[in-house]
Amino acid sequence: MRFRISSQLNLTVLSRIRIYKYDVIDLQRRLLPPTYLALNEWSGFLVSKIICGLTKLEVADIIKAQGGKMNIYEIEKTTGTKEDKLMLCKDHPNTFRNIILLYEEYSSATQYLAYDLKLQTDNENEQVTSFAKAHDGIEAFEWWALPVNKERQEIFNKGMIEQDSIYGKGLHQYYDWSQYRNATFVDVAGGSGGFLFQLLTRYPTMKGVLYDHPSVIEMSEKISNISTHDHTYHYSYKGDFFINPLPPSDVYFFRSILHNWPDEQAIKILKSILCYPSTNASSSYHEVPSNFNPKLLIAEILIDDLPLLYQLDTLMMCMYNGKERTKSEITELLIKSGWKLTKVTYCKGGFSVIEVVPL
Ligand SMILES: C[S@@+](CC[C@H](N)C(=O)[O-])C[C@H]1O[C@@H](n2cnc3c(N)ncnc32)[C@H](O)[C@@H]1O
Repeated sequence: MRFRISSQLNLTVLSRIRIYKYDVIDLQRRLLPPTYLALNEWSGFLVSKIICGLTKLEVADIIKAQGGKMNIYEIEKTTGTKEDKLMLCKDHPNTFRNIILLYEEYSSATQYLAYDLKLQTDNENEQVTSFAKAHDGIEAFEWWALPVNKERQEIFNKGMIEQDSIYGKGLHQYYDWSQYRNATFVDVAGGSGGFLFQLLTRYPTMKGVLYDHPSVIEMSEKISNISTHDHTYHYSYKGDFFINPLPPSDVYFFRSILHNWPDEQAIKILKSILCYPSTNASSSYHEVPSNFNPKLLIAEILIDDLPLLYQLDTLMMCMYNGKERTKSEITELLIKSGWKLTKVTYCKGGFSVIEVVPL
């Protein structure tokens, strides 16, 4: 049965529905035999493989080209597949086919899951991730930056833009971005600028800065269909936040960044903002001047809101030694980095916007 839920439904009702949804899942878990549940969860990797395979075969596009009217036997004949249909067309405004295609990187990283689980408990100083173990010792972001992996990096960058399709447009709708309409706004590790571009289109007086690795910035014009020299962008900034100081700004924005890093590195990144860059653009950090009072906005999915986030948590562990965090874990990280949490806004769909100021 399908229910039509009004987009006007208030947030209290929505949070109740979320709670009941997890109760139903919990009930299912209690009623079904444990062997069935274990087998069902275990075979989850097959579902990902099938979905990824169908996306590669462009099954959704084939169905669409036929006017969306193909029965299962026609699909089977045209594509040579025997699986069910899938609505994942390349040109769909809410497509997330690139995230699905990332299955290759994600599944190769989980190859060393057992090693990684041990790493978390036995040897916390060991930095090599499960992903690096599967890729000749090269960490994920470095691996994507290799010229030979340009195609894979494009898939990753497009996939990050597709986060809006997965989590809905809640982040855009349920947070008041207009308060920054006249501010300088650095999207730290903003990928190909998909989020920033939409923000600047809504608020053209905002001075947007896109900061990311050089190879990602170079790809951004192609992927986001925009020019970084457009009036919408103030400028783009190529760098590594562990080495190159972030440009001075009123607001720093991090979306889906902290979960890519273990606590130690996450603290380094957060601390780096409070070190003002030198005027001659050298790579050395300077003490923050007393009048520097930036605001930090962190968009993450909190485990408090989505208790079933364990798949993503496991994935972050295997890919980057990262993790999904609760609100109190993020609060603790912030205090250790010289910041103080002031407000959290839950945006329907998944993301929360955490507002932070210097301690
Ligand atoms: C999970 S993606 C998030 C992208 C974007 N914030 C978004 O939500 O669409 C992580 C981003 O961090 C960038 N990144 C990773 N390590 C970095 C570093 N050392 N310095 C700057 N950017 C980095 C990657 O290139 C990538 O674009």
